[in-house]
Amino acid sequence: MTAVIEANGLGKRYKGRWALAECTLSIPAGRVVGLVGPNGAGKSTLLNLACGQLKPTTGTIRVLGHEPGDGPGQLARVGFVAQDTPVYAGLSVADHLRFGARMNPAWDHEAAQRRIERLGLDPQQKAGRLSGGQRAQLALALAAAKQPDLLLLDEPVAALDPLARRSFLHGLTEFAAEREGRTIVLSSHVIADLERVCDYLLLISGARVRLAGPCEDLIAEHYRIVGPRRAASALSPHLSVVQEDHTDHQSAFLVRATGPLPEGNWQAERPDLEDLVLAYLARDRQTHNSQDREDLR
Ligand SMILES: Nc1ncnc2c1ncn2[C@@H]1O[C@H](COP(=O)(O)OP(=O)(O)OP(=O)(O)O)[C@@H](O)[C@H]1O
Repeated sequence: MTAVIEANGLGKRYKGRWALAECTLSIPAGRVVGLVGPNGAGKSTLLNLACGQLKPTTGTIRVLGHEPGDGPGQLARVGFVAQDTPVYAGLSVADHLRFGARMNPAWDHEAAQRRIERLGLDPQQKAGRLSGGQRAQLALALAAAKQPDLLLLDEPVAALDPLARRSFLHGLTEFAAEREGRTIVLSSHVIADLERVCDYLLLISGARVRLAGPCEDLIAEHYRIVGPRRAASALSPHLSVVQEDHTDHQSAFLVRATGPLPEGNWQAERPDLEDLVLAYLARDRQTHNSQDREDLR
C-alpha cells in the first residue's frame, strides 16, 4: 500500500524545546485521518512539516513520495488550510477564485463556484469583511477546488456553527470519495466529529505519536474490562493497561490486548473511538508529558 506521508525520526525543535519528536509513521493513501491531541501537542507542527512550511530539525518526511514543497508539481498535489485560515483581506471572494484558477493547474472552477453559492457568500465581498467562519469556509472551498491528492486541514471546523460544521464534514467525505486514493488529514479537538468522518487515527501528545492506525483495528485491539478489584500487575502480560480506575471492590481497565482476552470473571466490551482517545490523553496527562520534552534536550 502506498504511503502518502512517511516520517522517520522526524523532529522539530524551537530553542531547545521539542514541538515534535521521534515521529515515525506511515499514513496509507485513501484515508480520512483524524489528528488529535491536547493543546500544544505538536499537531500543527506535523501538518506544517508535511506541507513544507517548516523544515525538520531531525529525521525525514516524505509526502506523496517527495520532500514536502519539492517543486510546483508536488505543491499542486497538496492542499493545506492553516489554523488561522489565511485569506487575502483586500481581495474579494471572486478574486480569490480567479487567483486560485491562475495558480493551480487542476483547478475545478465550477466546483469552487458551486461551493461559494451554497455557502451564500457574496462574490464581491472583500475577504477581510467576512466573519471568521465564512473566511474558514472560503479557505476550505479554495483548498478543495485545487483538487489535491492530499488535503491537510488544521482545525477546519473550529470556527463553524453546528449546521455548517455538519455540512462541511459531509462535504469532506464526498470529496474523499470523489477520487480513489485521495487522502485527508484533519486535526480537531471534537472527537465526535472525527468519529463521524475518519477511518484512521493519529494521536499526538507531548510532541510524540502515541497511537496511529485504522480506527477499526485500534478499536478491535482495545477492551474496557471490569471485574473484582485487583492490581494492574495481576493482569495477563498480553494486556497493556492504558487507563485504570478502582473502587473498594471493583477495578476497571482500558487495555490494549496483544493476544486473546484471558478467561476470568470480567465483563469486557469494546471502547468507542472517543473512549479510546480520552483514555490515552488522560494517561499522557498523568505522566506529565512536559517532562518528556525536558528529557529530550
Ligand atoms: N514558532 C514557534 N516558536 C516556538 N515554539 C513554538 C512555535 N510554534 C509552535 N511552538 C511550540 O511547539 C509546541 C507544539 O505546537 P503546535 O502548534 O504544533 O501544537 P498543536 O498540537 O497544534 O496545538 P493546538 O491544539 O493548541 O493548536 C507548543 O509547545 C508550541 O508552544
